[in-house]
Amino acid sequence: YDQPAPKKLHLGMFEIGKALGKGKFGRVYLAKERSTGFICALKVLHKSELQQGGVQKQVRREIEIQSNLRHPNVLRLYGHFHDSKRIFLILEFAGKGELYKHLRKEHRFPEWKSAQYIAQMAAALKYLHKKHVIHRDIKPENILVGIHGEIKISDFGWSVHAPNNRRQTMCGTLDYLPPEMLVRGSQENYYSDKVDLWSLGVLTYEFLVGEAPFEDTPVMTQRRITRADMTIPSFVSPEARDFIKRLLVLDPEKRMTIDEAQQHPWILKHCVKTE
Ligand SMILES: Nc1ncnc(NCCc2cnc(NC(=O)Nc3cccc(C(F)(F)F)c3)s2)c1Br
Repeated sequence: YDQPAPKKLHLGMFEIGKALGKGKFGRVYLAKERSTGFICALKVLHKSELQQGGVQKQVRREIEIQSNLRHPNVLRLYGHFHDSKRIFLILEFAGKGELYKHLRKEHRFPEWKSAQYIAQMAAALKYLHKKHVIHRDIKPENILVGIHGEIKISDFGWSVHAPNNRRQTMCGTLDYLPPEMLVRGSQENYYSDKVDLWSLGVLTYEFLVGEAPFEDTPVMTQRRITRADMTIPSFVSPEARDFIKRLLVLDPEKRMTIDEAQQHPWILKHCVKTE
């Protein structure tokens, strides 16, 4: 039985639609694969910009890591191809776009919606960590919303295979960085999948409050993170407060595990199990 030849991917096989968004390193377009009518999102990266940013190996790692991931709350990367100047990522199209735009518009999410989103994030992280993948860049800007309102972690540009003690120069917001990645020399910057749990705590806070817990000037943000110095407003329920406080723990080993997070009263209260 001769297998169908893997089709050579190239730009001509796609009909390009509207621009969906533009990131740091390039634009994303709605696209339709001509022969099948398959709808996807096409992210265009310019090789020159990646070289300038010194991130081309990170894109390669992203492609290698994400191509093997299959989970309803993880955005699919179906494949990639390149021409002389550009690299194209063929991505699952998320019908309701970028979560951070919904968050900015609504200012903050009600507790039931926040808990359902966080439960989906926890399911995705449990899947990633079982495959020894640490995302390392969990934040509203890297979460998309599917057509049925389900959320999908995306942009694995900063993900790595655990365990990892490689020093990475970070750029962009510090808000989501865990203390062990900020404190120099803490076991030579050894960190584990626990970094994603810290970020899950920051994400929960931002969903419920509408701003990040350590938001401040860059210097003050670093100081407040390394002291876990945050205040939770009184309108946040006691269960949600307890959930956040058990994740934003300085010592990674004392942070709540993914399983404990999924079994926490705040999650169980809002997420009726569909057995
Ligand atoms: N409605 C939508 N439906 C689907 N997608 C949408 N937007 C694209 C979301 C992304 C998914 N994956 C991405 N990956 C990267 O960007 N990778 C990347 C790029 C440059 C540098 C680097 C790095 F190497 F520097 F990290 C890593 S962007 C939208 Br809006």
